[in-house]
Formats: sequence, C-alpha cells, structure tokens
Amino acid sequence: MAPIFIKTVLISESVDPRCKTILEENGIRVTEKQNMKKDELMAEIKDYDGLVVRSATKVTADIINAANLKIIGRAGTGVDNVDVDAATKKGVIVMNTPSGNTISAAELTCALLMSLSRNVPQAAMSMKQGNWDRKKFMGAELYGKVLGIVGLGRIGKEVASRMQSFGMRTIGYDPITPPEVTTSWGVEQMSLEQLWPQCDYITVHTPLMPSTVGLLNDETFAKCKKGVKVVNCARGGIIDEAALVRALESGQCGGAGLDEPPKNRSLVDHPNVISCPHLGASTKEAQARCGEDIALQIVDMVKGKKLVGAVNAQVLANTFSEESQQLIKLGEAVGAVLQSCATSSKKTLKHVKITTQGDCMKSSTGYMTSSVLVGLLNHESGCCPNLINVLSLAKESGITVNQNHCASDEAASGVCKVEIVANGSSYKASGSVQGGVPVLLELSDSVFKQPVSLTGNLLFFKASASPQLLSSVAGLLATEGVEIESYSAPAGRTRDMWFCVGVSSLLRDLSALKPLVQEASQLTI
Ligand SMILES: NC(=O)C1=CN([C@@H]2O[C@H](COP(=O)(O)OP(=O)(O)OC[C@H]3O[C@@H](n4cnc5c(N)ncnc54)[C@H](O)[C@@H]3O)[C@@H](O)[C@H]2O)C=CC1
Ligand SMILES: O=C(O)C(=O)COP(=O)(O)O
Repeated sequence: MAPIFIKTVLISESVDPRCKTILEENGIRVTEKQNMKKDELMAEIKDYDGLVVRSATKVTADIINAANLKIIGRAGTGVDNVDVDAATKKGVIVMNTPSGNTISAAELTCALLMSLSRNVPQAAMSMKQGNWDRKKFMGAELYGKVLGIVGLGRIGKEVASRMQSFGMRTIGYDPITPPEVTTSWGVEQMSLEQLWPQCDYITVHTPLMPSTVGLLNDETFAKCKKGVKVVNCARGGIIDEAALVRALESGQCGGAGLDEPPKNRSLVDHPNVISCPHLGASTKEAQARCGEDIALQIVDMVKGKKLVGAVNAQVLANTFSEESQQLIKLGEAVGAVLQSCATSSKKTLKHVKITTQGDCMKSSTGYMTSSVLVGLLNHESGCCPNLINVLSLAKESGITVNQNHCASDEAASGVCKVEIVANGSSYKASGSVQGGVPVLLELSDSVFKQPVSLTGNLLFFKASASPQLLSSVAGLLATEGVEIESYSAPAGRTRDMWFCVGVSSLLRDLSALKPLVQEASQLTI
C-alpha cells in the first residue's frame, strides 16, 4: 500500500491508555482531549492526521470536512457515530476494532436477560429502600424458554452459546449469516414472521441502519407472545421506543433491558425496564483490547504491513506488496498521461474503460481501476482523489467506469489497458511494469519501439514521422532552455503518431510546439 503518513492523532474520548502508549512508541504524537463541544472539536481537529473515538464523539460531515484527516479510528464496533459516507468522499479511512468488545457486550446482554427473568435490579433497589418483598419479585426460569436472536454476527453468536448453557432454546434470523453456520452453534434460523410468535425473550444484535430501524414496532410486537421480554444491547432505535412504551403499558411486552439511553424518559422510569448507560463495552478487558487493537491497526497500516478493520477501504486490502505498489504507480501514471492528452484540448472526461490482462493482474483489477481514476482526476479542480474516494468522485462527475479482466497471457508481466472518451474523442493507452518500473507501451495506436519509462518530465506529441521531426523538436525545445533526456518513437511510419520525449523541465507554453505537431501534452510523474 502506498504509505499513509500519520504523524498526529487526537483521542477525543476515554480510550485505554495503551492506545496512546502504542501510538507514541511508534513515533505518532498523541493529544487526548475529552468532552469537547462540536465547535471546539472542529477547531481542534484541523491539526491532526488521525482521530480516535468511541461512541460519544459524533464525527459528522462538517467535522470531517473541516479536517485533513487520513483516518478515523473507532475503538469499538459500531461506526454509526461516524458519517462514513462523508469520510469515504473525503478519502478518509474509517477503521473499527470489531471483536475487541464482543464478549463484554454479549455478557451484558446475558446479564440483562437474567435480570429481566428475576427482577434483580428492581429487587435490589427495593431492598435498599428497606423493603422485603418476595411476592412482588416472583420470577420465571430461563430454562426451557425460547430466545430469539435477531442479528447473528459476533455478539449474537456469543449470546447464543451462553444462553444455551441455561437450557434456553435459541432461534434466530440474519440475512447474511447462513443457516447451516448458525445451526452449528445451535441456533435454528427462520424468517422473522416465524420467529416473533415463538419467543419468550428477544435480543437484537444488528447494526443500526435503515433496514434495522424499528425492527420491533407496533406491528411486530403484536405478532409476539404476550409478555415477551426484549433486550437491546445494540443501538437505540432498533426497537421503536414509542411502540415499546405502548407494548409495556398493554402488557404485550413483559419487560425490556436497554443499553442505550432511551430518548423517552418514561422508559427509564418504567418499573419493567432495566436501562444501563451504554455499558456493553465498559469492562477493563474490552477497553484494553479495543484501545490496543485500534493503535496496533493504525501502526500496521502506517508501516504498510497490513490493513485490518477498515470499514470503507476494501480497495486497499490487496495493496500491501511491493508488486501492488508498482501496479498502483502504473495505473496512476497511465491515467495521468491520458488526462494530460485529453485536457490539453480542454476535453471533459465521460467514459473510462480499464482492462487488465494476464494472470498476475487478476487480483489487482479493483485497485487498478481506482489508481487509473486517481491519475485521471488528479488535476480536476477541488478534487483530491485517492484510492478510497475516487470511485464516488468519478460517479459524482458523471463519468462511467467499466472494468474487466482478460486472462490472456499475451504479456507474462500483465498489461493495463485504458481507453477514455472525452467530448467524443477517444484516447487509449496501455502500460505494464518492467523491471519494477511502470512503462507505457502504447498511446492511441502508437506502439512505442522502446517502452516509455513513466517517470520524470514527459512531453508527448502527435505528429507525422519525418527525418527532421526530432531535430526540429529538439531545436525548438533548446530555444526554450529545455533539454531532451530520452526519446521514444512509435513503430511504423503512418501519419499522426504519438512520440514521447523525456525532458529536463516542462515547457512554459506548449503552444510553442504548434508549428511542428498536431497535438501535444506534458506532465511530470
Ligand atoms: N452496547 C455496546 O456497548 C455495544 C454495542 N454493539 C452494537 O452491536 C452491534 C452488533 O455487533 P456485532 O455482533 O459485533 O456485529 P456483526 O457485524 O458481527 O453482526 C451484526 C449482524 O447483524 C446482521 N444483520 C444486518 N442486518 C440485519 C437485519 N435486518 N436483520 C437481522 N440481522 C441483520 C448482519 O448480517 C450481521 O451478521 C454493533 O453494530 C453495535 O451497534 C457492539 C459492541 C458493544
Ligand atoms: O462498540 C460499540 O459499538 C459500542 O457501542 C461501544 O461503545 P463505547 O466504546 O462504549 O462508547
């Protein structure tokens, strides 16, 4: 992966001290500042490459856009407090530590299920008030009861195995985890329609997203057994609060355990509700893991070792080898050459087609597409493309992108072919990596006799081959104080061929070449 430089990190919440220590041991300056208001954070964030948060910091689009962050690290699981779309658009990596607090969140869920079955918090409170009320707190065994688990990911799985040890039957639903996988952990999957009426207890373990908002609502509560008890240690909103109040009042819901502060205060005050101030991950062990994990993941990424936990940068996953870095440079350089050819005549890019060839390019198609687009869009005003945001930037600019891979082993080292259409004109280029160096093999049907090394100052021009061409161009460049350092001519002698010269510096004004050539472009790679 191309190096990502992180020199400064702001930790805006209470994160385990190991996080700061690990980052500092690896040469990153760390500032810890908690409880900042939005305005304070917006002012402060400007100075940092990285931000580490838990769930309290709302990393909104305006905070992201006020900063020059390269990474937002979430020492925890849910990233719903981060505007991931805005971060992606800005090319900022969002990273979480998805398994650091799994056990703690699962244990709290089990604690709430047990508390709901035996009224432990209410009974303890009553004792503190000097009462001895055994009748009021009559409970029910968990043994033999049915637990419905909605969301069978990491936490759902851990809850299942723990509650099975109490003799509960565990059923569940998850649109992604396959039923045969959950069967192997003793969870029978079924549709939600089948699940609701069977459950004595329901616990939700999904992320908060449009499809999970209000999963439990008036309609679904009505499908449940009367007196069903529900637990939400995921996010507020998955159980619709107003519907929960109504279900508690009617007795349709027999009790709720909530680990998110309800917006509706009457839920906190309700005698059958046990609410916690978001304690799922608040254990020494979970915090130690999450703090350490996020720091180590950032350090590994900065050192170009591996990328773990990135939620919006899958494209970077295969970019850690020396070979992939060379291919990324190739893609960016080919894109930049085409961009300079097309924009020399002020053309607007409309279509891009990228074809990778050869077995060694097979796993690189994703990042090759993005790196070509980075090269193509790099000079667009107001646009800072990188591998993370470039696809969305291209989409926003109305550019259609096609990518495909063709297994042909015509070129053992792999070839990247790119065709762009700008204002109806088409430009094509193909390149490959030779001896560790990105080279251009072909530009719009001109196949270079010697591949053009894609580095330094390059001047491309389209002209008809003639014995005087090079000397005339050299003479003109010399009058501008520019020396020719290399020369690549196309094979064949048809009209309108592309030539390339490596030059000591770029021409101040390309139009100086006008008398000699039909088109010209120049760039520094
Ligand atoms: N209370 C706390 O302190 C903590 C809360 N959490 C919350 O718990 C959530 C789950 O965490 P993990 O289990 O680690 O995540 P996970 O990603 O391992 O599992 C989530 C599961 O939900 C499933 N899912 C998605 N949409 C669904 C739908 N419409 N219906 C049913 N299932 C659906 C996914 O397929 C996935 O298997 C997190 O998103 C976070 O919000 C996580 C850690 C601590
Ligand atoms: O990891 C999660 O998703 C959590 O909800 C934990 O949040 P916290 O780190 O305790 O603010």
